[in-house]
Amino acid sequence: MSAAKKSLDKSKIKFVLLEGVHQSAVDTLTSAGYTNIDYLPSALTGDELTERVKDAHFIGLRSRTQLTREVFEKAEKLIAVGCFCIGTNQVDLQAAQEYGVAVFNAPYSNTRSVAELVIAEAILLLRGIPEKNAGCHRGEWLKSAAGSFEIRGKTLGLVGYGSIGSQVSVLAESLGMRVIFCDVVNKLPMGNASQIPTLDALLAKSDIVSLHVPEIAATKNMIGAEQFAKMKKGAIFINASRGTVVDIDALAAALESGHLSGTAIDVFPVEPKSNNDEFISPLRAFDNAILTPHIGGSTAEAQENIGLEVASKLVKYSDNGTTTSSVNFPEVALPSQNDVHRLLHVHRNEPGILVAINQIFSQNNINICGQYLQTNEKVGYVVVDVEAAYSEVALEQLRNIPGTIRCRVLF
Ligand SMILES: NC(=O)C1=CN([C@@H]2O[C@H](COP(=O)(O)OP(=O)(O)OC[C@H]3O[C@@H](n4cnc5c(N)ncnc54)[C@H](O)[C@@H]3O)[C@@H](O)[C@H]2O)C=CC1
Ligand SMILES: O=C(O)CCC(=O)C(=O)O
Repeated sequence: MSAAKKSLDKSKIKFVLLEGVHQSAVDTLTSAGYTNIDYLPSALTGDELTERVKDAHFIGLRSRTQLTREVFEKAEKLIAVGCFCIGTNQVDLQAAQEYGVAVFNAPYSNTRSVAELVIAEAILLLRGIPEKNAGCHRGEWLKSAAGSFEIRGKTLGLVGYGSIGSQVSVLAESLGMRVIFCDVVNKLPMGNASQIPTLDALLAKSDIVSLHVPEIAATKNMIGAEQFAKMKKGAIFINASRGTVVDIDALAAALESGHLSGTAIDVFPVEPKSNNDEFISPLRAFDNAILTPHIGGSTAEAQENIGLEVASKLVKYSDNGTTTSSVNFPEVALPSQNDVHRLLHVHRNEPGILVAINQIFSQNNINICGQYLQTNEKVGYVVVDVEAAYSEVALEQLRNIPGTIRCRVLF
């Protein structure tokens, strides 16, 4: 058998794109020669999901589809996952790594969209617009300046000062706000913002608190009854990060008692699986709650950029093996191939595997044209360029090394 039969024909490489990712993703894939694209406008769950992805080489998704260990177990051909968003909490990254599946995301493309929404909500809530708007829709006329404030001069407390938090900070200062923030990492403040040592201190000082932290164990329910009680009376609370960060019942209680004057929530502990499912939340009862269906990053600009960015990362990994900016995989930036065959070996990071890899080349007298290695705690990724004639024998033997997770060849 010739080595040429070992590398997959591009038309056989299957992409399953879920959740209506932007057309720019499809265009990027097709212009790179990938035409086997199964495109779905919504998320899938359970058996429907596993059935759909069981022969997929690449999966693209947004925030709804849950890629659990079971999905990785069943999707035996899977090479990589593209999260067409910032958050990657919907993917079991540990399981992906164990199955040798690289996961990519778009860490910056929707940052600005979220930041703009937060600022807009802060202005609307300070003016009491949500309840006045709801009143008008019911035929009421709530003309009053009571409880209505300018944003200028107010203190914005940002919890999490990463890409989004710092972008909100810049916009807020341009409107004349004072910005304070807390973060688990010491951050360089933008403009005149200042870092506050504790969450409690931030809660006590802020007129508006906005969350911009990831969903991780440490942020689960980080804002509950105790934290709401520490906020100023009449303060505003905004969450466009992840639903699990906030105890929604406690938030409802803080609105009910009048301790908070308003809230804007874009993300919920449980979100409907599709646009056809009912949205259930105790917050529906409050006119002073702006409730949005997880659309912080849903703008034409952001979605187009995300489609392009994530699809390009998948193409690059598929075509050339580059893993730069993967969220769970050793990062290797590879040159183009130039007449060599490229062997990509993903293995458990255990002693002896590198020796075993190199023995294959020395024992078979195979000249190595280029070699690249990167490891993380759990996984090693070795890329070896060899002359075309030798890749078949090397591939077979590399696959047999104990500890190998997956191995493929590119040419
Ligand atoms: N509503 C939506 O449509 C969108 C929501 N998001 C969510 O926003 C989150 C934040 O996004 P980015 O700013 O891009 O992430 P980022 O990773 O750039 O920033 C997160 C910041 O939170 C800090 N942090 C982590 N744990 C913390 C804690 N316990 N207390 C205080 N700070 C803590 C980190 O050190 C980091 O500076 C994402 O993880 C995602 O879940 C992102 C995009 C769109
Ligand atoms: O657009 C989406 O589906 C999710 C956006 C989001 O939450 C993210 O980028 O983390």
